[in-house]
Amino acid sequence: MTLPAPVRVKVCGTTSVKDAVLAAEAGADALGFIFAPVSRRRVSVPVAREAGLNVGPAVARVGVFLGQGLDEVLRMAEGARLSAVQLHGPLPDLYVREVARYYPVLRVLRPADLLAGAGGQTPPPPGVTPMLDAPEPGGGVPLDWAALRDVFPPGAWLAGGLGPENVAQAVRTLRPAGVDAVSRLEAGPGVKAPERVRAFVRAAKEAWPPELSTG
Ligand SMILES: O=C(O)c1ccccc1N[C@@H]1O[C@H](COP(=O)(O)O)[C@@H](O)[C@H]1O
Repeated sequence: MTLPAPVRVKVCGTTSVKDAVLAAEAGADALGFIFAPVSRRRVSVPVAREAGLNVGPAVARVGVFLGQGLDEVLRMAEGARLSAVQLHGPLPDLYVREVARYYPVLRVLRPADLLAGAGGQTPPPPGVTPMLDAPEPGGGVPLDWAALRDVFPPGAWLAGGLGPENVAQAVRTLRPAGVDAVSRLEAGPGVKAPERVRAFVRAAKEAWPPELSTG
């Protein structure tokens, strides 16, 4: 029997070397660095670069952007030595394709986009992976996974209110290629709660593959 690729786990909102190392040692596949000006977890380019350089070669470093110009995104991505870019908000297709010429892109969609038939039906452009998130990013509010089962795109990632308590159920319901969380892993804005980070990574990985997981 060929097993599907294991679910990838991204721990977002990293604002320090200490929290980057914590997530990497917990087994995270990717760290998220939020550069969106609106965020309470915003990190600077030099801190993100230093944090990313401290977690070894196998952990992806994803920059999170919202409402920022193309030049700014590419400049910050290069400065922080990112390995991928996560794009939130309404954006022209051309913008997304242009970023994808330089970095793998996680393109964030909202449930309404999928339920209205936008974004999920046609295959994404090369280098672009859909990620489903709540309408208010970083709000810690879970989605109605059961309602999305028929429209969740194969290979897509899932975010929105995930934490140690509910990630296994989300994985079993939607079978995402990756999961991502921030609010429910924090002791305060931008500061990780170590036990919750470890428990989140463990619960996500133990829930895979969904066919064999009973928890
Ligand atoms: O967290 C933020 O402050 C944020 C701001 C702007 C864009 C994205 C943001 N976070 C992203 O939100 C999701 C999930 O968050 P949560 O687990 O529901 O709190 C995740 O992709 C973050 O990268």
